[in-house]
Amino acid sequence: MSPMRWMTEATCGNARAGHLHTAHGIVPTPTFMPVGTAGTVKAMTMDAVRSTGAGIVLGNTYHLMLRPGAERVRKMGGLHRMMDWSGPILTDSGGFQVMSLGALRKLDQDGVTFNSHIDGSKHRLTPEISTDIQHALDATITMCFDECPALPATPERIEQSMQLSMRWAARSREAFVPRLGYGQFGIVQGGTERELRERSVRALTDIGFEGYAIGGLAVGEGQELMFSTLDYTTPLLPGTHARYLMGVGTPDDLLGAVERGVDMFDCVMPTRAGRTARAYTERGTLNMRNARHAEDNRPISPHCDCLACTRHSRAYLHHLFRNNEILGPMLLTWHNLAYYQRLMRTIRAAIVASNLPAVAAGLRADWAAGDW
Ligand SMILES: Nc1ccc2nc(N)nc(O)c2c1
Ligand SMILES: [Zn+2]
Repeated sequence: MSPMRWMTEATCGNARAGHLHTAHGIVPTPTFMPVGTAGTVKAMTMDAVRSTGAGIVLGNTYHLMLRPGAERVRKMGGLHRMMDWSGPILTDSGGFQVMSLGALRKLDQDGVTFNSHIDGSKHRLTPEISTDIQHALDATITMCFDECPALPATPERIEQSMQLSMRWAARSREAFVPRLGYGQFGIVQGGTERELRERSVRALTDIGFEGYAIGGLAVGEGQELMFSTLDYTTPLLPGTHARYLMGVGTPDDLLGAVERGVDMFDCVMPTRAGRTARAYTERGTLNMRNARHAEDNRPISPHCDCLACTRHSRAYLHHLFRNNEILGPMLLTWHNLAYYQRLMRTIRAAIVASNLPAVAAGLRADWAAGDW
């Protein structure tokens, strides 16, 4: 097996269907990665995650280095063994989480010093430290250590941040230990500034990675700006490598980003919504706490094969959330992840059948049609 590679199966417009070949298995793309931040997909057993059809999950260096710590993960047999997940795992590199968690942090040219949001203890991340931790976690896909500027930010601040991230990308690549079936992804930065995005892509492709992520989006810029940034960024990336849009998104975001050439996604929306009584369906979202569900014996979705939809009713989910029963978030997280995976399979099949425009129009019409 060569180092990790992505192989095209079909294209439809700018959309691509393919397979990501890794040391931990082959993943059909486009693919949605359930977020398993601290070595668990919240409220889900990994059997439940497998039953949804997920192919790859995401973990976070920031959270795992703080608790339980890379050494304890190693003593538990590594992240795959600890989580009971034999498929590929992609780990984010930590810089974004330090910024987004608002942890007390000091950024310098060499890295970031921060206080843990858990116990206030002091820690440091650099491209080398982050890459070493991801190696210790046995991550299948290692992400470069980058800096994602908080918005709003001036073009000058975004340029300085992008340049720093590109220097850190080179150091991350230097620290990466190549292994058959493993890979490292560069992260394109540059905000919504076309010239900065172009320079960032060139810097990363000059270094060379097994895949390329588009970072610095889904940070409050809005869907229109996100899509317009993708319109000119994804075509610049090598067509032979996987493209991963970080932190995205709603079902409508996923469809629009696949249409613009993106292959991989991660987002906390389906799992966070599952814990806050919000159900994703083919007809939009439902608030299961709403009284209108109290005596509705229909499943959340008639198209879903998850436990919530095959064994229970909307009325039962309503009851569980109204009573703050733990089973509520469990069943609804399961349902939401099952919906996201079904959506990705529907989109993928449409690309293979060269039928994405018609299927996309149908998906958008159904989302707009409202509940059954
Ligand atoms: N929206 C996001 C989500 C996760 C990210 N992770 C990294 N490392 N960098 C970014 O720019 C991200 C953006
Ligand atoms: Zn369901």
